[in-house]
Formats: sequence, C-alpha cells, structure tokens
Amino acid sequence: MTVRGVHIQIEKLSHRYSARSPLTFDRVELEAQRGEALAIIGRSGCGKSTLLHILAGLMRPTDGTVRLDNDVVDKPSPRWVMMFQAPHLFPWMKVSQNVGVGLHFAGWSEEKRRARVTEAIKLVHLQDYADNNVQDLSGGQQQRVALARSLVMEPEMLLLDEPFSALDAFTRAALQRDVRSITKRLGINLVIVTHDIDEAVLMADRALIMAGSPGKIYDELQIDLPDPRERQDPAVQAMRARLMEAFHKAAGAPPPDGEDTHDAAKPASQSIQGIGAGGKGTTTTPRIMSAGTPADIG
Ligand SMILES: Nc1ncnc2c1ncn2[C@@H]1O[C@H](COP(=O)(O)OP(=O)(O)OP(=O)(O)O)[C@@H](O)[C@H]1O
Repeated sequence: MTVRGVHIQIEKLSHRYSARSPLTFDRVELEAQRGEALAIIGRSGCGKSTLLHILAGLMRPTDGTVRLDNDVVDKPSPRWVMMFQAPHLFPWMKVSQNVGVGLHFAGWSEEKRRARVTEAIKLVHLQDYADNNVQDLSGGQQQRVALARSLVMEPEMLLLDEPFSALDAFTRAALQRDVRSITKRLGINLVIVTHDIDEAVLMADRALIMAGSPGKIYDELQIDLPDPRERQDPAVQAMRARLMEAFHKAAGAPPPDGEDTHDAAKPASQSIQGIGAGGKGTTTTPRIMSAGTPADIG
C-alpha cells in the first residue's frame, strides 16, 4: 500500500451547536506533522469528539479552519477515515466483502479489488478469516475488519473515537499495538480521542489535553518513547505519570491518592457507569453516524 500522511493545520477553530448553545470549544490551534500520531484526552464534554468530527469533515466549525495539506476540510473524503467504538459492519457479508465495500462503491473491478483487500486483511492479521461471516467473529476481530476496511482506501489520516473502549483489556492492548505499528509503517497520521491515559501513552507521539468550558487545548506532552511500547516498561510508566499529572493540572485538581489512571479522563461517576454502557459519555458520534446502535448511546 502507498505510504503517505498529511500536514494538519487547525486555526482559531470555534464551535457551538446552535446560536443559543454555549461555545463547545474556542479558538483551538493545532498543527501536526505528516505521519504524526496524536491522542486527544480530556474530561467528558470538553469537545474532543466534536473536534474530531470537524477534522473529519463530518461537521462544520462555527469559526476558523481545518487544513490538510493546505486544503480546507469542509466535507468527508476518502483521504481520511474515522473509526468508532462500534465497527458498523454489514452483518450478512463475509470479512473480505466488508473490507472491499468502499472499493466496490468506488467502482473498482473485482480483480483489482481482490488484491487490495487481501493486502488489507493481511495487515490486520485476519488472513485466516477472510471468508468468514463477520457475525461469527469476536468484537476485537470485528474491529480489525473495520480497520482493514478503513485502510483499504489508503487514507492519509485515521481518526479514532474511543474505538477500543468496549473491548477486553487483552484485545484492546493488541489492537493498540497493531494500529500504531500499521499507521507508522504506512506513514499515515493517527488522531485518537480517548479517555484512557495508557492508550494515549501507548499509541501517540504527542498527547493533547483538552479542558475547560468552552474547551481549549490546555497542554500537550511529547511522547518520545521507542517502539514497541509495553505497558509495564518503566519508561512507559513514567510517561503515564507525567501525562496523568498534566491531565489533573488541566482539570484544576491535584491527583487523588492511589487513583487508578485507567479511564482517568472520565469523572468518577461516569467511569463506574461506563463499564456496562461502553463508557461513551456524551460523544456526538452515535447521534450522527449510528442510528440503531443503542450500546453506543451510553
Ligand atoms: N448535538 C448536540 N447538540 C447540542 N450540544 C451537544 C451536541 N452534541 C454534543 N453537545 C455538547 O457539546 C459538548 C461537547 O461534546 P463532545 O461529545 O464533543 O464532548 P467529548 O469531550 O467528546 O465528551 P465525551 O468524552 O463524553 O465523549 C458537550 O457539552 C455536549 O453536551
């Protein structure tokens, strides 16, 4: 697959949902280099998902601009793809058919499609499942199918809105590692919205901390760790502690003693409720994209 990323420039980006709504976020500025992996963390409701949707061209800002390689983003494009907590597959289709659906709609011949689909399925380690019906796969495997379906279009940027939060810890860790290594290998940008401090440290080159109402990017932390990153590595643990500290500073409160840093970006009440409900808080995603997936509306 072709290797490429994109230069992201966000200038004075502001958003409100309606003329009467308060500002969701205000004059957000951000620049990211080609191939950079960014994690956006912050407490529920500070506007992370809204920012991601605007970056994907799924929503329009109230003010300001998003530029990708100098092109203003004002609509969706196959140049960037977004993945959500639910994989949104076609349940009656096989893995290979799901992965190839975008190419099919783009008018690719079956023969051309087959080669590209095989390559994408291999990238996500599902070659033994290509002919399986997606309904017979586990949640993690279904997320891998969704990942292959995204990668098959050769995007320049992959946008992830808490995509692994419904998965068990083992499956989540494997996907975190694989998504980072695949995007690095292909040279594409990664932007991930997450409540999980560990996920940010394991997947990103830079973590952005959003806070406030209206939201702003309050702080950022360069995560200059070698790959592969292992959770138990002391350097990873030290970075996690630094990010945790920055997160609590942004939230205006010292870290409580002995707090479990997993899912730290959620208020305590939501973290507890979120276990069963997929921990989605007020994410805008399901309202826009996934009519009929009640598990997402948590
Ligand atoms: N369709 C909408 N209409 C009006 N307000 C909305 C709408 N969607 C979201 N909001 C509000 O905008 C703010 C930002 O929402 P957003 O989902 O972007 O936050 P978030 O940081 O991603 O939250 P979470 O971490 O819980 O997913 C919240 O206060 C939310 O209530």
